[in-house]
Amino acid sequence: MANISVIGSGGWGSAVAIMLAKNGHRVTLWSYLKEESEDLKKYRENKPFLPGVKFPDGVRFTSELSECCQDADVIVTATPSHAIRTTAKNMSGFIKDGQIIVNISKGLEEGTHSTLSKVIKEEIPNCEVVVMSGPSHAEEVSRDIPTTNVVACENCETAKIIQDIFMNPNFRVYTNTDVLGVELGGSLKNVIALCAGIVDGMGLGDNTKAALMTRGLVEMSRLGVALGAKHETFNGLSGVGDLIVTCTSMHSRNRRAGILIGQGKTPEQARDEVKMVVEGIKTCRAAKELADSAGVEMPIVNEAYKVLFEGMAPGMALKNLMGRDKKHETEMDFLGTVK
Ligand SMILES: NC(=O)c1ccc[n+]([C@@H]2O[C@H](COP(=O)([O-])OP(=O)(O)OC[C@H]3O[C@@H](n4cnc5c(N)ncnc54)[C@H](O)[C@@H]3O)[C@@H](O)[C@H]2O)c1
Ligand SMILES: O=P(O)(O)OC[C@H](O)CO
Repeated sequence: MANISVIGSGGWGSAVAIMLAKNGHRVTLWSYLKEESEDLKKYRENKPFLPGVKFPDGVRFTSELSECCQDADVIVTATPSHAIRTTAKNMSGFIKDGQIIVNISKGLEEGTHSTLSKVIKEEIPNCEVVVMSGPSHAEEVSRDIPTTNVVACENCETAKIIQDIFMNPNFRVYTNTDVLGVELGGSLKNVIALCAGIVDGMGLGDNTKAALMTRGLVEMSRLGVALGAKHETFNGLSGVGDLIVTCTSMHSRNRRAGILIGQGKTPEQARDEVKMVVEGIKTCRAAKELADSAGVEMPIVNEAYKVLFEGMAPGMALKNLMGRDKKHETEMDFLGTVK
């Protein structure tokens, strides 16, 4: 049994706290807002994000970071991506040498385009970072619906420690050492999920969505390989696995925001209506800027960028994608990835 602190009490942090407590660990769940923490304590339920699911006895609640860090064997970070740097900075003074931090948030930092493990490492140089990603909606994990994820760390022995802590008969965990590939897959799929929602909101068909997902995966892999990730990682749980769940599930915040945009709402209106964190919007900007500077072709991401940030109508973006030059399906670029 381990002492585990989960930093961030949105839907995902809460679901993972519930699961880890059911696995037999002592869990402390940290909330950004004191009121949020008090409500969790009072109702033993996360009413806004996971209504109807009770926290087991093994979970305690706090809004004090110091008490979360000091006695924890493992710390799990689950804030929205935009809050990871500040949260890590605030944690840094309480972290012991070699402390394992498992990041389960998905996204890229705005401006720097850094992966979240890199951001954590920059703020807490004495810790060891593991990332967990894959197809896992909080609504299902909190209700013990069978799920598989992957934990990635350059040190496979550390990944195995986390695999043992998280695994249970309904949550199967694989290990991987391609940290960059796992993080990029989990982040970039949110952009394609937004587009899949737009396709649904426009009332287009299953053919359209299958095309978007397939070619979207090609773009994700192409950027990933150009940045140093392994191509095969994108064919795994954190790549195609998460892409499938996010593009098809009504639980997906990114897809739900996309549906509203496809129905004619602005990205701001869509984000406000979904209420929960929609990571794909910011990640789209980061992906476009990364692709531009690496000279990588990402036509879907480019069109999504125009819709999200330049006011282009989704119908025009679709027309642009369908009207591109003729291609051979498995055309390779200089890195051997499919164009
Ligand atoms: N929800 C899921 O099913 C799921 C699954 C896997 C990964 N994720 C990822 O986990 C991360 C968190 O998503 P979520 O769905 O739990 O979010 P959420 O929308 O359910 O909750 C957002 C939480 O962030 C808190 N918050 C707001 N501003 C903050 C700040 N500045 N600092 C710290 N906390 C702040 C809010 O108080 C709230 O508790 C995202 O990166 C998301 O992509 C979510
Ligand atoms: O609800 P979304 O779109 O933020 O996706 C959540 C998870 O990343 C799914 O694995």
